[in-house]
Amino acid sequence: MDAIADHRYLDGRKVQARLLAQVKAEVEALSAGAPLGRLVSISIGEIPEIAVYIRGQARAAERAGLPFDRQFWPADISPEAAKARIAAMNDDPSVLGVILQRPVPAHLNVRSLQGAVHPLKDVEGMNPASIGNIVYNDTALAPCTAAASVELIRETGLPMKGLEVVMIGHSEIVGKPAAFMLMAEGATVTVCHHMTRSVAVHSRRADAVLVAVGIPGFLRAEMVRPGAAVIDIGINQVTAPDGSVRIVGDADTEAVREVASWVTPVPGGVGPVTVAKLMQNALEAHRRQRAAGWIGG
Ligand SMILES: NC(=O)C1=CN([C@@H]2O[C@H](COP(=O)(O)OP(=O)(O)OC[C@H]3O[C@@H](n4cnc5c(N)ncnc54)[C@H](OP(=O)(O)O)[C@@H]3O)[C@@H](O)[C@H]2O)C=CC1
Ligand SMILES: Nc1nc(=O)c2c([nH]1)NC[C@@H]1CN(c3ccc(C(=O)N[C@@H](CCC(=O)O)C(=O)O)cc3)C=[N+]21
Repeated sequence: MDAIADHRYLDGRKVQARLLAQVKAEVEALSAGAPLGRLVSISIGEIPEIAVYIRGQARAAERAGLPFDRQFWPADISPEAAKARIAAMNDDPSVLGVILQRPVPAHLNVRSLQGAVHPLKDVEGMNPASIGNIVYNDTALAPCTAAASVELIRETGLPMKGLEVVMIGHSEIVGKPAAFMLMAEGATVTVCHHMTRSVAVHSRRADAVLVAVGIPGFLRAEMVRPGAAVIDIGINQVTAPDGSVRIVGDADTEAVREVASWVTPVPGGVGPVTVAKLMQNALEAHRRQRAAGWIGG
């Protein structure tokens, strides 16, 4: 099995640093005219799990040279009040983009709130209009996690055209958009979900396996073809018997890296690249807002 001795972790932090440096250079060039607006992160109620994500976003925004504004709205805010605040941000030229952190409290409809963010300020690519554009291969404002997964496959150097890809999980924010984006790149995409009779039958054929199910250790080594690339999108908090909390992905990483040629670690894989994609999207949103005459310059 010498051919598979090439075990490489795909370093998401390295990819993040490269992408953020590109964004920073463009932000500096653009802000010579007028400074860019700020990114607003909205958290509704107490959601301890997303603190890490917001911290990552704030740090990445700083590295990209973009102002970042963390807002915490009360858990009992009414849908009308929340939408009114979002509408005010749509009209505010000093707001570059709006990030609505999920999940939101049960009395609010996340789709309805996300739909209230104007497509030109939808830096997460979650508005139905942004998602719809992906069907037309217009992927410039794509959901960040799906875009990050595609970026990490590209990082392997595997040719995208004709690549056999198996996407495990078909959520609106990850699996479905990733499948469309990979089709746009010329890959042959199989999508698996909880009713797939045997995920392993599909995943064992794949040149690249992407897994986003939210189950630690779901992707085992025997489900992976020797030499394949594994993109582990899962971010799960697990508590050890001693009470310590760790973040793990959806793959049994240690075992999978014995058969795969590339594995993204968790942490340090898809997560950091997701945050970098958010900053790329912010830059793209700025360009579109200018082109639409929303802001000067
Ligand atoms: N790195 C990042 O930036 C991000 C990471 N994540 C992480 O990715 C993971 C998935 O998130 P998300 O997509 O939002 O999750 P969802 O819970 O929305 O979706 C999970 C998907 O997995 C499928 N699934 C569940 N069980 C099985 C099974 N036994 N076999 C095959 N498919 C199964 C579900 O299928 P069905 O609907 O048919 O039940 C569903 O499509 C989580 O760990 C999450 O934390 C999420 C977003 C961003
Ligand atoms: N149902 C659901 N579950 C999610 O988990 C979820 C979601 N929806 N919506 C979108 C965001 C995006 N998101 C990220 C989490 C961590 C990093 C990240 O950067 N993590 C670091 C960890 C940094 C650290 O540990 O300090 C890493 O993976 O290396 C990025 C992105 C999750 N999301």
